[in-house]
Amino acid sequence: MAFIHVPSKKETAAPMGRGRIGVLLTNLGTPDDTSFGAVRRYLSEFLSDQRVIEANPAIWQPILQGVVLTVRPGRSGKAYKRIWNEEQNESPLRTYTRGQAEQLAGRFHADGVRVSWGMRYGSPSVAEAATELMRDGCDRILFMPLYPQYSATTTATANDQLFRFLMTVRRQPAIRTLPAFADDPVYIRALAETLQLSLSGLSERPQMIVTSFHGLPNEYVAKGDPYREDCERTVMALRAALAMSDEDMPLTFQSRFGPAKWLEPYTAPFVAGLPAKGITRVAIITPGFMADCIETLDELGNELRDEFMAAGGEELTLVPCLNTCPQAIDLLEHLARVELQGWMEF
Ligand SMILES: C=CC1=C(C)c2cc3[nH]c(cc4nc(cc5[nH]c(cc1n2)c(C)c5CCC(=O)O)C(CCC(=O)O)=C4C)c(C)c3C=C
Ligand SMILES: [Fe+2]
Ligand SMILES: [Fe+2]
Repeated sequence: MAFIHVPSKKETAAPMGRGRIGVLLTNLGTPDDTSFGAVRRYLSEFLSDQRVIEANPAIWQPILQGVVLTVRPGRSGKAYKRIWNEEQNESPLRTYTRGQAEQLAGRFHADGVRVSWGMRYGSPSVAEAATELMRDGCDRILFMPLYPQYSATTTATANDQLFRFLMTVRRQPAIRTLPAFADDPVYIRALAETLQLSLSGLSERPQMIVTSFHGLPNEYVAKGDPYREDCERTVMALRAALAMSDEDMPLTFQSRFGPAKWLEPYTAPFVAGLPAKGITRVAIITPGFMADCIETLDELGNELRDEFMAAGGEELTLVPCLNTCPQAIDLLEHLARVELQGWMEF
């Protein structure tokens, strides 16, 4: 079940109308800690979203609440423990998303634009972040789901969550939502620069740079989700920026969930099969993730690395996501300023 904090109409209505602009960054969300209960709560909210699992809830909910949420939270909890940010006692996705918001706020300080952040699932919620902006006098909000490639399972459900909250509000702010930015030149340049920086520290250049995007059921694409096309646009633009071929920089999809067919080729068997073809030094870049998370740090950085080495691999370099690097903040500022045109003059 999705629980969102719903402020009373009085709470949100009072300070509006001061003509401020707010920017609200959002990403997927993450458990509050690595315990079975916290991971179960997070997965239950996430996997009950009908944008994510389209199966009939009358059939899916007994499976989810029965088998899936009995087995998966323990396994995922162990994976979260391996990548946990112990210093701040939170998951990396939360650390990086907050960092992105704080640094973006610095870029907009002189313009008087407020920046906040909230998660689609878990905390802080999108409703809490929007409430904070509205209390601060923002009557225009730019909502930025941090997904470079559009999918109904990510971008659309984030937008749904904001508008669901606004259904409870008497005096709504004006809203703009950030479109996907799969081949935005500033995004592609940020990816190319972080890749080159990561490779510059290696004694030998990898024989192949594998791109790995989060997967999606084939059925969703067949029904009209443009996600695969968006991933292809990103990879084509990145290859062009780096003068690389599709053999040097293949496109793969990771993180399959459940028994259905998902977008192919699947990253893990593809990469684990490379040493048998004489490719023992690879780098993996994950352009679909704006911040490192369990899917990049553990699934690729731990699990796939072990598989690759066991199959005869010599070196696997996992290129960090954009996270809070200067190029990431330049990108967020660029995307926001484009969308804010007409609301503020530059
Ligand atoms: C049907 C299931 C799933 C779909 C569809 C899906 C799409 C999708 N997800 C992301 C980004 C992230 N997913 C993350 C974690 C994650 N995703 C699924 C399932 C689906 N995702 C699960 C079950 C999990 C939890 C991981 C686990 O339990 O092992 C994350 C990381 C969150 C974190 O806390 O670190 C991200 C980010 C995209 C871009 C996407 C659409 C294509
Ligand atoms: Fe742009
Ligand atoms: Fe996912």
